[in-house]
Formats: sequence, C-alpha cells, structure tokens
Amino acid sequence: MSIVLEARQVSKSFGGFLAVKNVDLKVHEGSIHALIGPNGAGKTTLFGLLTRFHSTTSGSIFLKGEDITSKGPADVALRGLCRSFQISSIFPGLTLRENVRVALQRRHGSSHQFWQPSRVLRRFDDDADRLLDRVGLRPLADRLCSEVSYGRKRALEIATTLAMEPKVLLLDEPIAGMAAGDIPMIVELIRSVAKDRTVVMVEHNLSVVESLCDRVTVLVRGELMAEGTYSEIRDNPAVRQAYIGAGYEV
Ligand SMILES: Nc1ncnc2c1ncn2[C@@H]1O[C@H](COP(=O)(O)OP(=O)(O)OP(=O)(O)O)[C@@H](O)[C@H]1O
Repeated sequence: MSIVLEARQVSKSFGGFLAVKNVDLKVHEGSIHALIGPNGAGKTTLFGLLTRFHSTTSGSIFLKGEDITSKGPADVALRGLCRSFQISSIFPGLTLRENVRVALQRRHGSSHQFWQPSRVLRRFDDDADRLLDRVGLRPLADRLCSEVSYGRKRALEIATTLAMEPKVLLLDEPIAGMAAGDIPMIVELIRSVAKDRTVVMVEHNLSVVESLCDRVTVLVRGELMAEGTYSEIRDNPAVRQAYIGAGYEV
C-alpha cells in the first residue's frame, strides 16, 4: 500500500514550548488512521501541521510524495488534503443546503461573490443536494442549521468538507460532544466516506477507534509513543501506562 501522507521528524514550538517533537507519521492510502493520546499530547497541533494551518518549526510534510512543507492550507486543500472545518464555520442562519452551497462556491473560488444573482448560485444546488444525500441529510436540506441536532451539524460539517473533494480527509474529534444515540450515525458515515478516500482522525473514544481504524498512532507529550493496529496499541504496556498515568481507564 502506498504512503499518501507523511510527516518526517516534524516539530512545533510555541514560544519555546515544544508541543510536537520530531514526529514521524506514515498514512497509507485508503486507510482510516487514528491519532490518539492523552490531553495535551499534541494531536491537534500535529493536525495543524499536516494541513499547514501551523508552520513547522522543523521537519517536513509530504502529500503523495510531494513536499508540501512550505505550502499553505488553501493550497494543500486544492491538492486534496482537507480538514473538517468544525461547526464554528457552519452558518447557523443558513439552511443546510445553503451551507453546502457556500462550501462548493469556496471550492470553485467564488465564495466572495455574494452579488451574484441567486439563479447563478443555484447551479450549485444539485451538487449540494448530492452531498447532503451522501451524509443522510437530504430530507433536511431546507431546514435552518440552527434548528438541527448537534450530531447532524457534525454530519453537515463532513458534507461541507466533502465539497472540497478531498482525497485525504482529516477529522478532528468527529464525535466529540455528541449524544450517544448519534454516534453510530457518524461512525457509519465515516466508514462510508472512507471507501473512496483516506481518513485521518483525532479521536478520544477508543471504542470508535477500535471499530473504525486500520492504523493507530499514539502521541504522548508531543512525542510518538507507538504505531500499529488497535490491538497492538491496546496491548502495548507503555501506551497503557501513559493512559493510566493520565487518569484514563483502559
Ligand atoms: N497556540 C498555542 N500556543 C501555546 N501553546 C499551545 C498552542 N496550541 C497548543 N499548545 C500547547 O501544546 C500542547 C499540545 O496541545 P494540543 O492541543 O495539540 O494537544 P491535544 O493532544 O490535541 O490535546 P487535547 O486532546 O486536549 O485536545 C498543549 O500543552 C497545549 O497547551
């Protein structure tokens, strides 16, 4: 299996504090790869480095073999590496369809053209409906985003990210804060969108990681502690100790 995304010895320092230290990461094409670790381990920072929202202090990032270390987030998104935009970038006063339409306009470089006649904007509606269908939200297309459940907002967030046509999709804690009843819906959605792309996810819920992920990378205090299948990771004494030491049940 080929490597689609790779970090080589990446580090990130915030004002002298090393949040990520010399981390190596290889993500196989077509896999679902989890980044796990106790709070403050550097998972979100590593995500920011991979997607170029953070500059690296040292080390290199490669996407499909191309060095993207000096590229910006918009550039790598156009190359197919996209992170979910989080609910904060969803517009509560717009309908679900309009939210996806804005994301499609962003993809096509016309999101700032608010002055366009609505009939021109509507050309995106068919694509928006297809994406809503993909995440099970098509029946709610005309509902205001503010009116739907948190779980559905997270599904919408995935739809708006799919609008960027990612080949590698990075999801930051996709089930965080979600009601238990909504979790199976998002788990199935991630499994489904991963059929034709690579997914990298930061996730605290280890049973979700176990059921979804082919590979797991464990970060502890900014450093790579272990990498392997979920069962290899689960049985690794150093990983268990790091989690127990941080107050987790394993
Ligand atoms: N912009 C920043 N400025 C200063 N320190 C930061 C910044 N971002 C993160 N850190 C620090 O870097 C360390 C790693 O943070 P990060 O958010 O990457 O961890 P995490 O593994 O994602 O944690 P969590 O699971 O709690 O979200 C933490 O000690 C955090 O306080």
